[in-house]
Amino acid sequence: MRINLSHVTKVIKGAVVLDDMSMTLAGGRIYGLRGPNGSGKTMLMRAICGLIRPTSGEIAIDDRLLGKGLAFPDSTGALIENPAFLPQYTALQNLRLLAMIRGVATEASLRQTLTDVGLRADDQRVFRKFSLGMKQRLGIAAALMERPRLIVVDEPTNGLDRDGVAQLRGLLTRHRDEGALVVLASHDRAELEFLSDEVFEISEGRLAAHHGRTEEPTESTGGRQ
Ligand SMILES: Nc1ncnc2c1ncn2[C@@H]1O[C@H](COP(=O)(O)OP(=O)(O)OP(=O)(O)O)[C@@H](O)[C@H]1O
Repeated sequence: MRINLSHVTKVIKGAVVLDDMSMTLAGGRIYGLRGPNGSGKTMLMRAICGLIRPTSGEIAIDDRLLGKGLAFPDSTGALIENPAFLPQYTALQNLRLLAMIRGVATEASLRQTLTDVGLRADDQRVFRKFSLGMKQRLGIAAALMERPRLIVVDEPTNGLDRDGVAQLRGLLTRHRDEGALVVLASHDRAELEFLSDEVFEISEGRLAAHHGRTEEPTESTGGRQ
């Protein structure tokens, strides 16, 4: 997959929230978005997922224009803000319901995805009783359950304990190594640097800087081998 943003600008109620952004993203890489609160990271992620349309400029996914030939990128898994789950359903029941939309994930893969994020498929507790971290884990599971080619995750480490962060690292790098294009926003600077093959710095809706991996992580920092 290849995503090309060309001079993307988004104006909401007179405020420029994305300002002339151009970038090219390719499958098999993790892209980190860094920037202060309100700088436009979430808006950029929404635009890439086809959830908002740029006021001007274009987004092409594998040479098809979003909003023209293509409504949404094919095969996308996204965790953006609080995902909606049914409070009276268990984790597995919630995933089953979401999986019905596309009919891609099997029962076995849903169960495996729950295990991958550190939840138990047979846990009878319902979503409304979940801790913050469990909700976040389910959100990650929902984003990854169909093995999407595009993964967009906004602050995925929110609420996660150390084990949860380690599991997330393993999952994102595994999907990346299998060819997925991963876009990640995080305020955890060390985590973002560790995971990202390239980092985009965003400031006031603009692309302020772009750099590749500065140093290879060592094995002692875990995750990648
Ligand atoms: N629904 C909306 N209507 C109008 N303006 C909005 C709306 N949602 C966000 N904005 C504005 O868009 C700008 C970018 O917000 P965005 O949520 O993309 O920031 P962010 O970088 O993700 O911030 P954070 O680090 O807090 O998550 C902000 O100025 C915000 O006020």
